[in-house]
Amino acid sequence: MTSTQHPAAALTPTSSTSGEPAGRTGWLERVAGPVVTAAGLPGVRLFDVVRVGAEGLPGEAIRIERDLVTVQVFEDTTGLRVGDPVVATGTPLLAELGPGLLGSIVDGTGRPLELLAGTTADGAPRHPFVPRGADPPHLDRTRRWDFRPAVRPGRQVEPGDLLGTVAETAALEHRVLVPHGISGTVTAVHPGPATVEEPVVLVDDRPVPMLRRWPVREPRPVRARLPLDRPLVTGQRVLDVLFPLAAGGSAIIPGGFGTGKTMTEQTLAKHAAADVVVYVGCGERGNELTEVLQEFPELVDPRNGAPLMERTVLVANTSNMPVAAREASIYTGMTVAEYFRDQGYDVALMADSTSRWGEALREVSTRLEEIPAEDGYPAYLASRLAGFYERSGRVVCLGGSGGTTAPSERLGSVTVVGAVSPAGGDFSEPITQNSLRLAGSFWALDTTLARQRHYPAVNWTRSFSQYDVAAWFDAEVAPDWSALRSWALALLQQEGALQDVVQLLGMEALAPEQRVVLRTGQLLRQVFLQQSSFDDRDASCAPRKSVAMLRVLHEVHQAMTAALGGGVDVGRLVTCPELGLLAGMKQWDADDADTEAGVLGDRVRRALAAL
Ligand SMILES: Nc1ncnc2c1ncn2[C@@H]1O[C@H](COP(=O)(O)OP(=O)(O)OP(=O)(O)O)[C@@H](O)[C@H]1O
Repeated sequence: MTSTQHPAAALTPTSSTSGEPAGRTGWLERVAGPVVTAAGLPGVRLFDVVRVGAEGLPGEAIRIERDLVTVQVFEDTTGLRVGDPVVATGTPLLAELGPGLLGSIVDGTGRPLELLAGTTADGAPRHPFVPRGADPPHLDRTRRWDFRPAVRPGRQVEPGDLLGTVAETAALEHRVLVPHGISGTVTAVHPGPATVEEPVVLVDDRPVPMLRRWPVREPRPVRARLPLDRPLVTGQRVLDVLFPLAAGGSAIIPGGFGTGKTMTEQTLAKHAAADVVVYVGCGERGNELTEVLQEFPELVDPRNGAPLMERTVLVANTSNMPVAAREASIYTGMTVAEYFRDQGYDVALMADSTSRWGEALREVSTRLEEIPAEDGYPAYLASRLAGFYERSGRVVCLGGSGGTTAPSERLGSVTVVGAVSPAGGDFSEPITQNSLRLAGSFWALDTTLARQRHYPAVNWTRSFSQYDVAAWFDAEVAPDWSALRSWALALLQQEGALQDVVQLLGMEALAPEQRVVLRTGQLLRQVFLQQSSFDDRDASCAPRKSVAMLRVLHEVHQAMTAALGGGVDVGRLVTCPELGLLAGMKQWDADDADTEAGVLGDRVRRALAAL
C-alpha cells in the first residue's frame, strides 16, 4: 500500500470532542498486543495521540522510524487488522482541566468512567467501564457554574492571574486563572452561570472560557520552586514524628502483599493536611480497582463530614484497558494535581501502585524489542520515575491575585506518595531501588509487623526521611519536638538491639536498666507507633497530641530510671499497673492533650515513685 490516504479514511472520526484536530490518515502495518505499527503518517511527533482502527481506539506514538510509527494503544486491540485506518490527531495526550474535576472518576487518559452499579449475572462486581473507542468530553459541557469575577475591565493580566472563582464544592473554591500564552487587558467580564466552554472574560477581546487543556507529559510552569522546609502533616504518628514528609516532597511506601499500602494511602488521603487529593489507582486486577472505586465515594471527609470525593479526583485504569493506559494515568493524575497546585492549593497525589506502572513500561518495552536492563525493565525506567517524582514540589505559582487588590504571591504544592509492591517483598528490585533514590521519605512496610497486626506496619529501622522539617515542628508545635523525636528514635534502636540479645541469651542476660529500656520500647511501639485506621478517635493524630504523648512516655522512662536508681526492683517497675493507663492516651482529644498529659504523667510518676 503506497498511497498516503487509506480507503477506509471515511470510517474515521473527523473531529474529536476533546479538541484534537482531525489529521492525516494512515494504516496499520502490524499489531502486537497493545503495541501496533502504522504507516502513512508523515509529520507525526513522538507522543502525539493517534486513533487506531474503525473504532478510533486512542493511542500514543512512542517510536518513529522512517515512515513507520509505533503506537501504544490505550485500549484492548482485539479485532484490529493490518490495513485498518490510523488517524493522527496532531496533538499530544491532553488533560481537560476546569470546574467539574473534583469528585470525578476518570480513566488513565482522563475520560470519565461510567460506573455500572451492581453485579454481573455470576455475582461478581461489575468493572468500571468506558465504551470501546469512546471519546467523550472529560468535563461536563452542559453543567453551568456560577462564575464570580475577580477582575474588572481595564485590568492588565498575565498568565496565572486570578480571573474569578467558582464554588465548585463546599470543600473547595475553584480558581479560574489566566491561561498560559494569554496576556493583555481585560475587555469584558461575564459574571454568573456559564458552561466550561462559554467565555467568562475577554482579554484583548479574546474569549477566555473556564476550560483548559494541558499536555499531560509536560510539567506545568511555575514562577519559582521553594525549599521543602515544612511538613505535610499526615496525622500518622510514626510518619509525622519519626519519618516526616515535606509539603511538596515525595514518599514511597514499599511493602509486600497485604502489608497495608492501600490502607495507608487511603488513610493519608483522608487525614493528610492537603486541600485536594488526586488518587491514581494502577490496580492489576479489575476487582482490586473496583474495591477502591466503591470505597472511595463512601469515605467521609473528617474536616466537614461531607464526602471526601468533594476534594478528590480519582484516576483509575479500567479492567478493559491494557497496560499502556497505566503509563498515561500517572501523568494525567500529575497534571490534575499541578492544575490545583497552580490555584494555590496543597495537593496530595497518591499513586497505588507505581510498580504496576513500571510493569507497564516493561511490557511495552518488551514489545518494542528494546534491550532490557535490570530485571527486564527498560534502561529508561530510572529517568521515567525521576520525571514523575520531580514534578512534586512546593512552588510560587505563576501570576498574582489579579483582583482589585495588589497581586500577592500564591503558593501551592504537590506532594507525591507512591506505593511500591515489590514481588515477594524484596526491596532490592529495580522499582523500589530507583524510587528510593528519588523520594525523600521511605516508609518501609514490614510483613512481620503486619502479621503481628502492628499497624501502620512501618518498620522504624528501615524507614527514613531526608526532610529537615524539625525546625518547623519546634517553632509551630512544641519546642521539645526534635529532642523528643531523637530520644524516641534512639530508644527504639536500643530496644531493637536488646531484643536480639534476649532472643539469643534470654531476659536474664539483661541489666536492670536495659529491662527498663525494653519496657519503654514496648510502650513506644504499642502506645505511640501503633495507630488503627479503624479507631475513629485515633485514626488521625494532630501533632500537638503526638508530642504530648511522647512527652509522657519520656517522663515515664525517666521516672522508671530514677526509681531504679533509688533501689526499686526492676520486676516491680516494669509491671507497675499504672503503665497500663498509657494506652488511654490514644483516645485523647488533641485540644486537651496538654492538660491530659500533665495529669496522666503525674499519676504514673507518683505510682512509680511509691513502689
Ligand atoms: N493503619 C491500619 N490500621 C488498621 N488496619 C490496617 C492498617 N493498615 C493495614 N491494615 C490492615 O491490613 C489489611 C491489608 O491492607 P491493604 O489492603 O492496604 O494491604 P496492601 O499492602 O495494599 O495489599 P496488596 O498487596 O493486596 O495490595 C487491611 O485490610 C487492614 O485490615
